[in-house]
Parts: sequence; structure tokens; C-alpha cells
Amino acid sequence: MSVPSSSGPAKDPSAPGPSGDTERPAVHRSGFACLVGRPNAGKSTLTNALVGTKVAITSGRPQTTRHTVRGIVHRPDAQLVLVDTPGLHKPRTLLGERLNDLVRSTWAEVDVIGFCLPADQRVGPGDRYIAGELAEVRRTPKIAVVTKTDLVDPATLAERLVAVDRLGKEAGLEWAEIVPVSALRDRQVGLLADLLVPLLPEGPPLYPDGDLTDEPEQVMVAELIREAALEGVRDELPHSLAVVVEEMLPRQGRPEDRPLLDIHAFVYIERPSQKGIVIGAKGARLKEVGTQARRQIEALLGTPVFLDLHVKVAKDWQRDPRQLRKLGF
Ligand SMILES: Nc1nc2c(ncn2[C@@H]2O[C@H](COP(=O)(O)OP(=O)(O)OP(=O)(O)O)[C@@H](O)[C@H]2O)c(=O)[nH]1
Repeated sequence: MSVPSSSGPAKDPSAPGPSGDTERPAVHRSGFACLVGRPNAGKSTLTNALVGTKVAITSGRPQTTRHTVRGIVHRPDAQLVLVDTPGLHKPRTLLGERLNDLVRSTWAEVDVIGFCLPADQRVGPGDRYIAGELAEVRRTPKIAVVTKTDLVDPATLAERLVAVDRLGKEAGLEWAEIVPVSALRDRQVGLLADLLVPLLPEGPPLYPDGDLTDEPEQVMVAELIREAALEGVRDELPHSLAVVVEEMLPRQGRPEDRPLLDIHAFVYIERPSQKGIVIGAKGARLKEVGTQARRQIEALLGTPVFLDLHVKVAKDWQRDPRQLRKLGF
């Protein structure tokens, strides 16, 4: 096992290139990485920490990441495109099956996989299931990332690292590295990036400098609304909620220095009985959801927003292929 606190392949990003230009590194790498792990393992939070901006949606509720969100890490020596997939789980609905297909096809395409295992939980059957599936993806290098290290003491962390090492051996896969990180405290996140980069192929940047994600803005806006709508709804809704942004248009006739973006979105639920939960007494909750989502969207897009939210029932959408397609799955 290698627990790299100092053993990371410390590249020198300022090494002079052939032209003697001290700004440009000799070798530039670019490629794709994805973070996998059971629900709540900390994948979205880690994506955000690596990218440095909120691009993936985090939440205390499992399985909130429905879309493949890419965060892009720009460095002088590399561009790392992060694909954040939903958690792999035993499929019970058509949606579950589609999500698992999405996960597997992503694994086969990326240059490196980061397997996230939370330090505050024992390695369990869920992790073994994923490790077994990962072992099937032979060619892609895998880094084990032990997340949330701020939640445990050093002795527990050491135990987890040993267990993760053992997990790899039992599943028949070889970890390229085992790295403990805390995304929330920004501990070892830079080191993780340093370890991911050498596993990427040499190549020019794939995206323009400054891009943080190539998710269409509408999808990110929909995810922010979904996140706000789930906030505080403990166990009632998470799997029955989908958001579709119908329209995003600059308001006509506004002075140039005071633009306003009109956003019309639908919050879909599965059953009429769920309407009350989303809307709340006299619409109070929906209003709150709108306010919170609007703040996040304004921060993301950097422009004032008018958000118009409607709640609609799409009966049993998780089981209906036509509805699934309409909702973007
Ligand atoms: N203390 C601590 N909490 C963390 C850390 N990383 C993530 N969390 C928390 O763990 C919970 C789950 O994190 P997410 O990043 O949403 O997990 P995920 O793996 O993307 O979850 P899914 O989207 O459900 O697959 C959230 O409440 C996070 O705030 C960390 O480094 N330290």
C-alpha cells in the first residue's frame, strides 16, 4: 500500500519547455477521471473541491447526482476533466438500470477512476460490490480515495486504509494509489490532483481555459432547483423529484447595466399526494425553494434572475420510458 503523504510524483509545473518559456511545462496532459463510490461517499463534494467552485450538487441525501456533471481542473501542466457519476446500486426501477448503465459506460471511457470510500464508515458490502465491478474494468487505473478524513481519529483512519488495501486485494484489483483526503477541510485535495494527473495521456487542453464544466447551463440550473427542493424534505421525496428548465431568456427592455434572466422551470413529482410536500402551506415552501435556488443560480451565472417555478405531476415517471426521456434520462 502506498499512502502518499510525500511520495506523490511531484511534478514541476514550472519546468522550462523546449523554448525556454518558464510559464509552460514540458509535458501537458489532458484527460478524464471519474469519481465512483456508494451514495454519500463524498464524490460531489470532492469534485467541487478539486475544481474549486460549486459545479456538482452536494446534499446530505443519497443519490442526488442524476446527471453526469463534469468539473474541469485547469493547471499549467494538465487539464483534468472530472465526470461525476451517480452511485452504483441494485437496480429496482428502469431509472436505476439506466443509471447503472451510465456508470459502467463512463468507467470504460475515462483515463482514471477514483473510488471514494468514506473514512467514517467501515468498508461494507456496497463497497465490495463496486470493487468487484471495478475489477472488471481492467485497463483503467484506479485510485482509492478515503474521504471525510476530518471525521475520524488517526487510528481509525489507519484501520480504514488497511481495510481499503485489503479490499483491493480481495477484489483482484490493484490500486494505483490510496489517498486519504478531506474535501471539506481541503486536506490532501491538491495531492490527489497531483496523483491523478500523471495517469492522464499527454495532450493539449480539451476545453477553453476558465471553463468549469460543459454541462449545459439549463441542466445545472435544474440541479440547483432540485437540490433546493430536496432540502429539509427528510424521507418523503428524493427519488420522486425531477426538475426540467423549460426556458431561460434575458428579460426584454432592461437597461444594459441591469439585466434580468427569466427562468421557467417545472418541478415534477410522481403522485398528486406529493404536491403538498413541495408546495407547503399557502405555497410557503415552494417560495422558500425558489428563493434559495435563485440565490444559487445567480451565484452560478453571475446575473440577477427571476425564477418561475411550477409543480407538475408526472405519474410514476421513474417507471415510464417516455417520461424518463422527457425528463432527460
Ligand atoms: N465532514 C465531511 N463531510 C463531507 C466531506 N465530503 C463530503 N461530506 C458530506 O457527506 C455528504 C455526502 O456528500 P456528497 O459529496 O453529496 O456525496 P456523493 O458521493 O456525491 O453522494 P451521491 O450524489 O448521493 O452519490 C454531504 O453531507 C457532505 O457535506 C468531508 O470531507 N468531510
